[in-house]
Amino acid sequence: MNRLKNKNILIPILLLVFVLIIAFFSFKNSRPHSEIMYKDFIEEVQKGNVTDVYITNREAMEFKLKDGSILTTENPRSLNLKETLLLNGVKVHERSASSKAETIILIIIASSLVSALIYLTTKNSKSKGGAFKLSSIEVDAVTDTGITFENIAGNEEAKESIKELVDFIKTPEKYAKFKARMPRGVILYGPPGTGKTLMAKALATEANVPFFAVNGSDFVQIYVGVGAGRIRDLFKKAKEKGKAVIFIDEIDAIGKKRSMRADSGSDERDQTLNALLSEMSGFKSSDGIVVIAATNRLDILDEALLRPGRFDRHIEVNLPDVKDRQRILELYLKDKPLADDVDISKIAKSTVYFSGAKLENLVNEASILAAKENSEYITMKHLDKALSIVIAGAEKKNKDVFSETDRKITAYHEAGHALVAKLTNSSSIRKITIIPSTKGAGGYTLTVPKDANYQTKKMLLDTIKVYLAGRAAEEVIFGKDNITTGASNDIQRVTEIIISMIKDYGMFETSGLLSYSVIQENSYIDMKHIVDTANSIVKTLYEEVMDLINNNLDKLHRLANELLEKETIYEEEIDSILS
Ligand SMILES: Nc1ncnc2c1ncn2[C@@H]1O[C@H](COP(=O)(O)OP(=O)(O)OP(=O)(O)O)[C@@H](O)[C@H]1O
Ligand SMILES: [Zn+2]
Repeated sequence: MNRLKNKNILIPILLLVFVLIIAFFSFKNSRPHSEIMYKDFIEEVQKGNVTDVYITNREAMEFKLKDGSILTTENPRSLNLKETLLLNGVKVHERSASSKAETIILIIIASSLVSALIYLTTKNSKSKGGAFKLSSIEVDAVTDTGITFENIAGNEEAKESIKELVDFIKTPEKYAKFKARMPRGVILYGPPGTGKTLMAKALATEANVPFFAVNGSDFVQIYVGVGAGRIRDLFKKAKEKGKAVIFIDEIDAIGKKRSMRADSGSDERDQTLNALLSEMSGFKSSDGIVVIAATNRLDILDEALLRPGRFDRHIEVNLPDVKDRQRILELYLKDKPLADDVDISKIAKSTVYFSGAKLENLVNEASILAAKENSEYITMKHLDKALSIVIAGAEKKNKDVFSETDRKITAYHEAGHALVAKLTNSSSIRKITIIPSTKGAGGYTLTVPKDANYQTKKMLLDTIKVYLAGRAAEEVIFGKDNITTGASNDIQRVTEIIISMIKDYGMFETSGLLSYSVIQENSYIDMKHIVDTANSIVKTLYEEVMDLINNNLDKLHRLANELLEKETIYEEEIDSILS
């Protein structure tokens, strides 16, 4: 008894001491230094006024001037900043956010604190609302992110979808009057650095509401219930503000499909996900709260998240095509001194598969190069050199490197789909692109089947032909031995359609008017017959497609070349090429 009592007193005291020490350290670390613009910083570097730079992975970095004063500036987190500095005779200190000794002490303190807290919370777990709340989350509303739709170039389709929400947040009553069900949750999906965060920020700015930003991984905790508590906390804070935009980056951290998780039985994740779902159904459409989640992949998310009333609006944010890349480059070069020789469209053409973030980085590198040379303008030479730097950085990571051959294959493959779709007049094509999307590795052709209640046999056969046409175009142009894996999804769809036509729709004389699915349920049947039939039909169709393409080669070339040039082409352009 005596021992326990002692502990009870000891822990709060220890805790107090720890808190004081931590407070001391954080005060010490957060002592504010005055901040200057990055471009002024570079100027100082060039003038030789900067002696030391402390690079961390934080947003701001500190540097020391000749006179010993310490200032901070934006950390560009750029790959070659260190080299630039070294070349200018600056001492570069790389350190994690704080110095080693401080870090170690902090870790020791933090772990003792955590153990103490666990001890206390487990002790208090029965009595709700103990003095210590592990569950609160550090998130503050930002009232003005400073980002508007003006700051986002390209991606017009995604921008339009987001803009629709502005009015809804501003005047939810208007929609409530008609009992219109407006989205509570929107998922933005697409490759990294394509402006998903920017879109969410712009929405908050335009709707003039506070912006809450969290990361999915903030909610993944070792202790059961903590993640869920943090979710409730976040929504509570948002509701206190009235209207709000809540942005959850990397939603996959909490919302991944069960089957795809390493810890498939984790209660913690389920609780967190359930808390999110119930909070989302907890506010009314008229509250004017919109939750925007971002992910690089939509297909790995749990279906529970995507159901109506939850994240039921899905907006794709893609890598920019050549026109959009030009717009993004123009945006970032707008306020900089540019030499006359700078040809933005040329840079746009040579930055295939670059994300907006990478383009921004490219412009920044060029600015640094220009500044380093004390040049009056950014010239084409600076941009070319910056391009090699950024590409070299990407090659190191062994990603995003594009080859001309790949582009050409993709262009002909997609042109094949489009050509046959038009020639068979089976579906209309919204657009074709050779920019990879989250839907597939290569490009894609967005076809829309003609409206009809029933699919006729001819329609289905034509659809198969359109799917086969990608592969057929590859074969016609590059030869039998150079066909690629790019057709694997197409072949899957072809197989599904043809098998249903034989097994379920009774559309071929050789297989008759029987449902093989029903037969299969009741007895053993020989699948070989079905497969043989399917095979011979598809073979005939493929030959027809090859003929179709060979007879329209000029059109195929024209489509492919237009694609190589513009990367994305829309229906009207396709029609005018083919007419
Ligand atoms: N369309 C764009 N227009 C202007 N700038 C862009 C665009 N896309 C990306 N950027 C630049 O890239 C930076 C990163 O973009 P953002 O954080 O919005 O990407 P994201 O899609 O949220 O990426 P992630 O998936 O890595 O979180 C932006 O701060 C901006 O400088
Ligand atoms: Zn294809």
